Amino acid sequence: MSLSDDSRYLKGGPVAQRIIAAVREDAAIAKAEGFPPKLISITVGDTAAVEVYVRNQRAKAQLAGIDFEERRFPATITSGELEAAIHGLNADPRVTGIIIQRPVPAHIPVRTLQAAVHPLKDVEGMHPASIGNIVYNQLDLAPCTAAASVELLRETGLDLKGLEVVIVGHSEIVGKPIAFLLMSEGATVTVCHHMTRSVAAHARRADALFVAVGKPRLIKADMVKPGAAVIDIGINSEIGPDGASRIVGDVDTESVKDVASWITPVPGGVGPITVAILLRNTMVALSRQRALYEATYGTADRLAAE
Ligand SMILES: NC(=O)C1=CN([C@@H]2O[C@H](COP(=O)(O)OP(=O)(O)OC[C@H]3O[C@@H](n4cnc5c(N)ncnc54)[C@H](OP(=O)(O)O)[C@@H]3O)[C@@H](O)[C@H]2O)C=CC1
Ligand SMILES: Nc1nc(=O)c2c([nH]1)NC[C@@H]1CN(c3ccc(C(=O)N[C@@H](CCC(=O)O)C(=O)O)cc3)C=[N+]21
Repeated sequence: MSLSDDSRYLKGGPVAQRIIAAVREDAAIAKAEGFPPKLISITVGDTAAVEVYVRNQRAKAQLAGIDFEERRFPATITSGELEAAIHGLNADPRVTGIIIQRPVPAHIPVRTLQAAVHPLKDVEGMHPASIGNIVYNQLDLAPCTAAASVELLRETGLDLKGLEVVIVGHSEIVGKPIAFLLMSEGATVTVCHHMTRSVAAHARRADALFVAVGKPRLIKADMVKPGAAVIDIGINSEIGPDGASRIVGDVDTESVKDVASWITPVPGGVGPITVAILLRNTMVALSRQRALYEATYGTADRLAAE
């Protein structure tokens, strides 16, 4: 059976298209009202998964009518220089949102960079002040991949209340926020990482298994409960049998698809929704900035000033 007509595959494309269509409408209105949305991506050094992400950000931002600009910095840059660049973007009223692509080189503390982004421009919800919101169940601007992964799980129609969920990987940008989002939906959540004694033993109990590690084929068929939903978040670049470079996830999809009831393909699963949610978050950030602007200056004053 081909991928396109196999209902076991949870495809991200249609969900992403719906989100982008709504963003496009919002962006057109905001632009007409004098608030054009603009997203800035900051990349430090070279990482294959980042290249893929930024390429798709640019393409989908264009489709949605959001200005997109990439700022690339060499891996040798200092943390201070990057913070200065971020402060410049914070102060620029034309910039709506700033995303710092991860990973950054080891000598740069990523948390310092994330804390340097003004919370109103923090389109990934990764500022220490923003990430706390998901602990309080305030979910309108959640980290994009975590939100995308949960969105795909919803597509299964499974009842999230009481669902046994296992997450493999506990990074602050993916694994941990997924755990918080699903706890707030009533799921029972187990989080595994490199010190977990038996990832397989936990994974086999899961009704829904989320994997975000960055290791191709880490999850094999014997680690998956029959009938489970498997959400593969990994984006790994490898050379395929034909010698060409290709993207694969963290799950051995070929074998796992015969055990699981649902599985996300890579590419074509979580990735496209992540991009769409980043654009949606940019519009959320814009509306917060507008609300502040209008509370400060008043709508009439702004129109009169034009
Ligand atoms: N599809 C999408 O939209 C996105 C995809 N990604 C992809 O997801 C993957 C993970 O990304 P990210 O979370 O940023 O990566 P990190 O490297 O920050 O985190 C990886 C996590 O995996 C854990 N881990 C490492 N080895 C094992 C193991 N053998 N068993 C169990 N857990 C392990 C680590 O635990 P510990 O810290 O304890 O070592 C860590 O928590 C990458 O492939 C990335 O490209 C990322 C973001 C978005
Ligand atoms: N601060 C930060 N936030 C991130 O969310 C983040 C990051 N840094 N660093 C890199 C990883 C990786 N990542 C991807 C998201 C979407 C696709 C994507 O669009 N994938 C498509 C297209 C694949 C293709 O074009 O070949 C797909 O899976 O179908 C890929 C990779 C986000 N990440």
